[in-house]
Parts: sequence; structure tokens; C-alpha cells
Amino acid sequence: LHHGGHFSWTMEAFHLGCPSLRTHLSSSLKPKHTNVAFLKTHKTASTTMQNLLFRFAERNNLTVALPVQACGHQFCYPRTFNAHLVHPHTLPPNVVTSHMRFNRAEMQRLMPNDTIYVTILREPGSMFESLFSYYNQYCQSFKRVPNGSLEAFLDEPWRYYRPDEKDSMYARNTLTFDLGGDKDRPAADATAYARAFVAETERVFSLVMIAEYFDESLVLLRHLLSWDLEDVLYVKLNMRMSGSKHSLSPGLPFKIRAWNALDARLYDHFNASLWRQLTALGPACVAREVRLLRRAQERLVRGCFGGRLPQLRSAAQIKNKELRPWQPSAKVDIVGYDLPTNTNATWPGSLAHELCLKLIMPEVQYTRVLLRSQSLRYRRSYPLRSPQPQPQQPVRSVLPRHQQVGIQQIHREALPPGLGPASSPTATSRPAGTQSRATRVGLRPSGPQRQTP
Ligand SMILES: Nc1ncnc2c1ncn2[C@@H]1O[C@H](COP(=O)(O)OS(=O)(=O)O)[C@@H](OP(=O)(O)O)[C@H]1O
Repeated sequence: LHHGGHFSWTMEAFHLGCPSLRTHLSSSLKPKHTNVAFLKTHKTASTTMQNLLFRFAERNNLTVALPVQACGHQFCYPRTFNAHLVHPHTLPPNVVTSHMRFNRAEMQRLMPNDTIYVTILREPGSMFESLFSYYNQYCQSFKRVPNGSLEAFLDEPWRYYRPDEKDSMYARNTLTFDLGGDKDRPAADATAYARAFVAETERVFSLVMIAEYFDESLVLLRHLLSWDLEDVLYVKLNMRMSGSKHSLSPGLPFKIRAWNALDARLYDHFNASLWRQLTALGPACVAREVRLLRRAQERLVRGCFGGRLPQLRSAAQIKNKELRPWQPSAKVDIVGYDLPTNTNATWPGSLAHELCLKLIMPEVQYTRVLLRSQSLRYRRSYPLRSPQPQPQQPVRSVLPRHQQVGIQQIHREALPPGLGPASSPTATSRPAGTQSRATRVGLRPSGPQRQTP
């Protein structure tokens, strides 16, 4: 075995006597699933997830749907998503992950039939505290509050909140809004509405991750998509400096839940369902996989940061402006990272440097870089294309396991011995071809398309 690779850590779990991982051993022979729609919800660790998906897409030469330039780095949020907001050079996509207000029909028009839908939620108390601090200068409902006091807002939310005002979606039931729901459902039928909305969300999304259990959620994601451990390595992004955070005084979490009752309902339901899925996988196996993930992550990060763990830096301290996270206002600090200049000494070569750079690249810059590279690829593929009709393009829905594209190789070599390259007998024995290739032209026609996953 060349470094042991994927095979060795799956075997470790196998020897623990994990029944569900025995089936996973055979499922690890399955090609990786590559058509993924991740609904990027607000203040839920979704930027960390987006970065992971961007890197996966780049390593595997997939296409990521990105917004038209007029929309910036989001799909013209808070407008409801429409497939026409997708940049034509990023069609047809395998992956979509930029902020949007979800619209099931339009997403189905955009994405291949076998797309797996995933999203992420966060506990309402800490999420609302994060929203209140991050959007304190954007959202009028927050701006009106004397001394920017979260306590004052929650004492009398209707005094400050205007449902139809610009940016009001940051001030109440933000998760429900992002998922395409009605954040201001009247109390009279809120319970019935919440029940139906949870059920609809469950029908569409195969996995609802929970920010508090991010690594456990990644274990489920990895199994769902038949991905390898190295596909779910990440560095935490878009964090506030500790000085920008406020601890919640007793009683506040309760008020936050009452004010965001629809979100609280969603969270409770999907938190419980996450734990049911983890239990089904086997708690010992999940714990083991989480440990292996963290170990691999630390090795990767130390490789990038000259043997050390990365220092969190304020934007002003970050020399490389490609790595400075966007700052919502002078009142809140979003931290990021800078790469040491000696990265190449750890792993020689520009590909390793690029891997490290992308691992910590903030959302806005990565979206721009990705749009540039995909536009270039689009123009190179079709230098003489006439605008109409577009040529048929095969859409890859699964990935042959033997495929190695540039940075993918470096990524695997960056892993600890025993978690490294897949050029092992296991990898080479995997099926070489793609399955269920779908062929389509640009956007899909509207109308009933598919069973929801
Ligand atoms: N891996 C992981 N696990 C748990 N929490 C994490 C993780 N990565 C990022 N974060 C925290 O997520 C918050 C940022 O969320 P988003 O990136 O979704 O925000 S944004 O809406 O895109 O601006 C932000 O929370 P706050 O610091 O409380 O604001 C991050 O610290």
C-alpha cells in the first residue's frame, strides 16, 4: 500500500467492529458523487463548507455555478433564486454553493437530476447573536436599537423590527427565509406552517448539517457522497474576533428562540435527525472518523503553516490582500489567516502553495478567482462557439476514483502517512468509468423534473 491511504483508515474503522462501516467498505468502491447543491445559509459555518466544496470542485475539474457579475458573490440575495442569475460561463454546473434564497423549482431547472441537496443550520441563540453583531450597521432593525443592545432588541422586538424593510431577513427567522420560507408567518397558523415547512425541507435536502456538530456532519456528508477523508478537510473561516462576541445573559436564549420560533423548530427537528443518523452509523465509528479527520486536518494545516498551527489575524494584519476577509463594519472584526513565506519549504512546488492559499481564501476572493478560471476554461473549450444553440455538454455526476487532476495529487500527498494518496490497490481496484452520465444543454426546461432526493 502506497502510504496506506484511504484503505488504511477505513480498515481501522472496520476493525472497530462498526457494522455500518462494513457496508461502507463496499460503498467506498462507489464512485464519488459530484453533483451537489449546498444551500449556504447565513452565519452557520457555511463559508467553511463553501470553501471545502470549491476546493473539491477545482481538484476534480467540476463546474461551480456562480452568480452573474451584477449579483456580486451571491445570487442577488435576498431576491429569490432564479436560474438566470447564474453566470453563463459556469453552466452546466455540478456544484452550487453561493448565498441565495432557495427556490426549489429553479434549482431543479439548473442542476442535474441526481443532485444531492445539503444545507446547514445553527443553534438559534448563538446564530442570532452572530447575526446581530455582523449586521449591526446594515440591518435597520438592529441599527435602531439604543447602544446596539441585543437585550433591548429582544425585550421589544416589534419596536425595532419592520418586516418589509430592506435587510429585515437578518433580524428574524433567517434560516426559514434562506430556505425560501415565510419568516413572518402570523402566529395563528405558525405551528401548522412550521410543521409543513420542516417536512418540505426534509423532502428536498438529503442532509441538513448542524454547525455545532460540524465534523460529525462532515462524516455523514462523506458517507452520503462516497467521498474520501481528504475531501472534507477544512480550516474554519469567517470567524469573529473573540472581542466582537457577546455572551448571552440568562433568559436571552429563550427570548431568541421565541422571536425566531420557525428557525428554532427547524433546528430542533434537524438536530434530532442528525443524531439519529449518527447513531445509525455507530457512535464509536463516528467518533473514530472524527478523530481521523482532525488528525489529518492538523497535518494539512501544519504543512501549510511551516509546521505550526495558524495564527488568527485581523484583516489589517494580513499582508496578502487575497486573504483578507470582508469586514461588515468597523464595529466587528472578522479574522483570517496569512501564509508564512516559507510554505514552499514544507511542500516544494507552486501547487502546494496554491492548495494552502485556497484552504484559507475568503469567500469573496475565492468566488472571483473561480469565476475567472471557469471563464477561461469556457473560452478555451469553445473558442469558435456561436451563441445559439449551445453545444451539448456531458455533465459528470460521479467521479471515477482513479482520476487525479493537478492539485488533487498534492492534496493527497499533504496527508499524513496512512491517510495519503489513493494510488493504492484499493483505489486502483475501483471502477474506472463514470456512471449515469446525463447530457443536457445549458438550463433545464421548467416543469416537473425529478423526485426530490
Ligand atoms: N467549522 C466550523 N464550525 C462551527 N462554526 C464555524 C465553523 N467555521 C466557521 N464557523 C462560524 O460560523 C460563523 C460564520 O458563518 P458563515 O460563514 O455562514 O457566515 S456568512 O453568512 O457567510 O457571513 C462564524 O460564527 P461567529 O464567529 O459566531 O460569527 C464562524 O465562527
